[in-house]
Amino acid sequence: SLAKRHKFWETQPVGQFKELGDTSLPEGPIEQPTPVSEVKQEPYNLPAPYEWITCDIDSEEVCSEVYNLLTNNYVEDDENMFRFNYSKEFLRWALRPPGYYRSWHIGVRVKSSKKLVAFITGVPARIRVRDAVVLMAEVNFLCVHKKLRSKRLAPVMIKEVTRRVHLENIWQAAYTAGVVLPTPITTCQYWHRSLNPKKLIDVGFSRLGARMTMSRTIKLYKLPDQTATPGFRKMEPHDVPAVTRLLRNYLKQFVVAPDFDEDDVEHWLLPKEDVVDSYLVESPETHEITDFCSFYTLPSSILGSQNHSVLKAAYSYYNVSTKTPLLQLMNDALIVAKKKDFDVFNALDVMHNETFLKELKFGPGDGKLHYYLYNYRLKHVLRSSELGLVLL
Ligand SMILES: CCCCCCCCCCCCCC(=O)CSCCNC(=O)CCNC(=O)[C@H](O)C(C)(C)COP(=O)(O)OP(=O)(O)OC[C@H]1O[C@@H](n2cnc3c(N)ncnc32)[C@H](O)[C@@H]1OP(=O)(O)O
Ligand SMILES: CN(C)Cc1n[nH]c2ccc(-c3ccc(F)cc3OCCn3ccnc3)cc12
Repeated sequence: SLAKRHKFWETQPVGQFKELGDTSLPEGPIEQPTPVSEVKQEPYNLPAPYEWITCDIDSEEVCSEVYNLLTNNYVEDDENMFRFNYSKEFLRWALRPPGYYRSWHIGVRVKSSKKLVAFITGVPARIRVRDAVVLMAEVNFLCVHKKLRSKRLAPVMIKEVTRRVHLENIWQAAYTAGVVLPTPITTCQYWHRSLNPKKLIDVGFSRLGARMTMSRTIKLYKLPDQTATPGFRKMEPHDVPAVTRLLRNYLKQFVVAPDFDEDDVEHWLLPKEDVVDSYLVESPETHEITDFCSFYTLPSSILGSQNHSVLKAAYSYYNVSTKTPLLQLMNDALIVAKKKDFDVFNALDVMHNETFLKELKFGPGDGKLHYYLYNYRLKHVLRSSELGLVLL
């Protein structure tokens, strides 16, 4: 990536590879805001056959079009065996947090057929970087139809979402990608914990270990039927204030983390069936909320298997341990995920996750997830354990 030219990214206010190691550059915004009145008022030009469309994700029809575009054209693993299959309910959850802007749900249609062929989104988020809480856009779901790749459409999508974010007087963004771009603030490894090893081996997600039989493998990953922690229960609406206090206090230790308030916690962390699950530990003696764990539901389509079409995956989200050892808390998360029929439990090596990954029998994934800030420079690349932010 050091030799590669980035004709678009070299024009953007992001850390540039040639600046790497130059600690004389100040930490913080790279470009200063301009008056909103000076922001380009009209959308960027698209190639002739295409037009912009603001996607109303509340509309069943539009949400289905977005779902179908992503289902057939979104992120695949490096071996093109799996493709993320975000559900419609998940998309509505991910795209309508407190304070969201419908204008940041941006589509490109073919003028004649009205077919949706590209998509990009932003949602507002308060992100703390060291001691500064910065209003940012979290940019996600960038997708160009497979038939329209390598036509430089992505830079136009990115410039358009940037323009619409600027119109709301927001000048920074956060995003992640499996590809290396100028310039990651950190790079995370992802890990997988088998819950249904037979299916994972069947579909080629995992391979039978050397000197391992299938029955020995099933036994290796077997989990208890019941959780171990006294007071471990599903989060409920009345828990929002306590979970907010617990999470805000815990996230203080990380260099980059969301600045969640109660409205954010209510949206992002209250259980939502087939979207997000969250559990907490309420001390049986004191009724204090001492620990929290959560995971979101993101299936992947299995692209080349006869027997199975969907891989049911749970992704570790935000976890807080103050009394229950994180190892025990996460083992309880695995137990409830298994009971909910997930095939695999995924986690990044962010926050304190690396303290439980190996011991709970997670295996390393075959790729990395790079984190980026737009128009905000950090003096040093972070360790993934300094990161307290999980993007969907
Ligand atoms: C202040 C507010 C700021 C808001 C904006 C903040 C920034 C937000 C940034 C977005 C964050 C999204 C986060 C997110 O959604 C999570 S990462 C998931 C991205 N989506 C996918 O991987 C889905 C499958 N792939 C595709 O749909 C296409 O391959 C895409 C659309 C990815 C690229 O379409 P294409 O047909 O394959 O390529 P061209 O159109 O010809 O364009 C090539 C240029 O695009 C650069 N590129 C490639 N992949 C990228 C990626 N994932 N991020 C950023 N840039 C990416 C590439 O480096 C090159 O630029 P360069 O020549 O300079 O190297
Ligand atoms: C974060 N969010 C922006 C989606 C996103 N974009 N690009 C990605 C690249 C990797 C991961 C990822 C993150 C955590 C994890 F445990 C496994 C992952 O990908 C496995 C490979 N894979 C890709 C599709 N199906 C399976 C997510 C993403």
